[in-house]
Amino acid sequence: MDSFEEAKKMEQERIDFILNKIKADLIALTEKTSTVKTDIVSMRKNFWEDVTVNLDDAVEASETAASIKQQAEFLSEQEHRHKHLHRDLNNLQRLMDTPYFARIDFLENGEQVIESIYLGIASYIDRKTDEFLIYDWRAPISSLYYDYSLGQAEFKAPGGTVKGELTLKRQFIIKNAVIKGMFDTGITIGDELLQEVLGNQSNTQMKSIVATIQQEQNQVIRNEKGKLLIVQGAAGSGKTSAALQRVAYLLYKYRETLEAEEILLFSPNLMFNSYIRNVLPELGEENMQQTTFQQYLEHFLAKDFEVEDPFTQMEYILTATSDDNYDIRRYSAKFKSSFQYMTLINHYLKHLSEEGLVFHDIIFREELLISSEQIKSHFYSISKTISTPNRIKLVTDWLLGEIKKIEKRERKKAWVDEEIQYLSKEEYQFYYEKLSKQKRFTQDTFDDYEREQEMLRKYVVKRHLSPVRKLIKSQAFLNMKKMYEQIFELDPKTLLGGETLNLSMDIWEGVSSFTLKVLKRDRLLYEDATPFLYLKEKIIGFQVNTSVKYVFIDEAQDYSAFQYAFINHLFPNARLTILGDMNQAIYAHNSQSGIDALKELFPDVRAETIILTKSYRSTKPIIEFTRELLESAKSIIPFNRDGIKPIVIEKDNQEDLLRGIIEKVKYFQQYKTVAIICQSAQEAEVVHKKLQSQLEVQLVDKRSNEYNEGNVIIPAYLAKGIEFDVVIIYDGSDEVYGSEQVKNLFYTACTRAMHELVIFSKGNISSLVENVPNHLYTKES
Ligand SMILES: Nc1ncnc2c1ncn2[C@@H]1O[C@H](COP(=O)(O)OP(=O)(O)OP(=O)(O)O)[C@@H](O)[C@H]1O
Repeated sequence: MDSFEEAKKMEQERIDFILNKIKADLIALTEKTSTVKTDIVSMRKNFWEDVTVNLDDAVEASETAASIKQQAEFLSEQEHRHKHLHRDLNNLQRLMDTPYFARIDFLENGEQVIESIYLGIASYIDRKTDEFLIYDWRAPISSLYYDYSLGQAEFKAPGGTVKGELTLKRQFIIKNAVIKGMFDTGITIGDELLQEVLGNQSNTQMKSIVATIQQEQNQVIRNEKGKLLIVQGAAGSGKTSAALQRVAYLLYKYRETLEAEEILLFSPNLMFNSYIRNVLPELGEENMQQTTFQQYLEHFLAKDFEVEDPFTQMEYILTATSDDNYDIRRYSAKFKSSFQYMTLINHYLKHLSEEGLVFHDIIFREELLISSEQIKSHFYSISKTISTPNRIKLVTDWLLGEIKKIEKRERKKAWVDEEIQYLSKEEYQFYYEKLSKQKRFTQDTFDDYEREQEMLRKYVVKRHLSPVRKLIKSQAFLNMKKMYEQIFELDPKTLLGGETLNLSMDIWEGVSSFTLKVLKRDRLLYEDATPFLYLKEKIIGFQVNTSVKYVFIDEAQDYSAFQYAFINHLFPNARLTILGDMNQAIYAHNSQSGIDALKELFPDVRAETIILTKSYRSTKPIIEFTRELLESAKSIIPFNRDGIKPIVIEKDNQEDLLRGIIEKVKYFQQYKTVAIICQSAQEAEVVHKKLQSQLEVQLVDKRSNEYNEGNVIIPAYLAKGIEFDVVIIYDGSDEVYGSEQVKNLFYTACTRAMHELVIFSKGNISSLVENVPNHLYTKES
């Protein structure tokens, strides 16, 4: 047996040794977990038996409350304990299958003995000797594996930097506790393992990458320098992967103080959420919260408006080219996402602090209670030195005071008598109970008819006025729609305070009348939704969520300056990690991406930027091809994984095109996922109709929330963030992908391919492909 085989045998013996220990621990832990679970079930069942309930007087009631609280706390402690035990149990089960994926040997300066460190998804300690048999990949010492080749190395431990020499770096592929592969490697993270991982077929669930995290990705994962981390990386460079492993890292590092629900990830669409949902559980962690920006918009605005989603906007831009408003709409989308529009709104806000706020009349039973003019003059009577949101708060208090006076007046009115007469049995019962309660505290006699009537009047008026109070408290007395409309009725030059408007006056007027028309129908275009919200929150004060500590934004190039400003206000305590790729900026506000505006938006914040230039998703021939599609993508470095060159097939008509596609899809059936990527949802629907009788194929639309195996037809903008074994571009002709506006969309679609890329075209292929050197692809007829 050679020395390598000898070493492998010893490693296997170590695994067997550890496995026995884990098995024993597993039995003990299962028992413990089950006992705690039984305790919790019994506590829940007997909750009320274990507390003494006595509400006879205030002292007894407060003792009862304390007793309930104590019991609830005890239960919650046990539940928390159970959660942790359950997690440990899961981790042990996982370690049974794959105890670790790497070993490093480290000789610390000044020490004589080389320490062998084994890295797995969780730490495992020998209970008898307290020796670390496995180190969690997130432990400080584990960073040696990701950051260094053999030779001098160091890591930051809690007590300071530890220096020494790395003398061995070994990787394992272990399945069912048996070594399937073992590589000793000199360079940072060996190619063999990465080759093996990347060569596998796609999965409908993204996988964790802890065994093969690359050095530059590790910088993203462990970065803790500032409040704002910006990651700009090529398609397939591992931005999403790095983000998810970073979440796992943070949950480990701050495990005493950070919970998964205090981390929030903004993702591009619902299907993406399903695609990534297994990564953290695979790493033994709970998932963070996931949302889309649209969900936030709807939460805040759907009560008053029909809010357009980004996909509908995108679809319009892609397909409605013959619509009369098309050009204006494009200008509208672009301008309203720009920094200048934010400046304009900020000026407008200043203007509103002096004049121009619009309010609704406050009406009750079809009678004017307080007119909008009265509210306005009250607002402007308050000193300008107080901020607008605080002035609005003062107005709110004043209005509530006025309502109190009105309430007293109303009680005497005839409608109240009528209401009392027509009270239903249930309502009467409801008031009766309330009155009885009052009787107890005031010692009054309930049979005093006059008093009963008076109380009933009071309650009836209060109940009827309650919606008015609610409206006032929620500041719905502000006419936000009108105030947003005013932006398009005022002179933009005045609003910009001298700054030159980036649109010609003609276009501005077109945009204005178009916007006003849409608003009239209570519709908010996607490009108006966030500016509207921004304006509103600046007037009434931002609603804040202080519990979120980390916010991650994936596909960050798709967010506008407004969206960043909004997110920043909404989560004042959060650190932001922003991951994007300008080459994949596909929305209407393309060139005015919020990423550019970020540093202006956060002038006081230290921002760290990390650039990821190496791309891992696709084979080398695919990356060499796709990087030629855009000038700005040329510097991307492909990971060296072999494959066949992309294929370009031009057809004269649609029948031939469809026939060709069917043939290819059938040819690629050994793969798990084959995507026919269309430019728009409109095109995808047509293609689906044509193909569904001849192929087993599923249509993906914006409502799809699962990523399934098999053949799919999908619009390019919904394929963002995900990947397929095979990508077939349905029609990459110049007619479809010829314009400047869709070149990023085409690039995004092509970069979804892991192993095979085929571009069909009805007629001449896009000039983007024409620009790629011929030797980088194969032309088939
Ligand atoms: N270090 C790594 N080890 C193994 N696989 C990796 C590594 N880095 C990236 N990958 C794989 O490369 C693919 C692309 O990664 P990911 O989706 O995270 O990239 P991305 O930068 O978010 O891509 P895009 O912007 O194109 O959506 C995934 O399959 C991922 O598992």
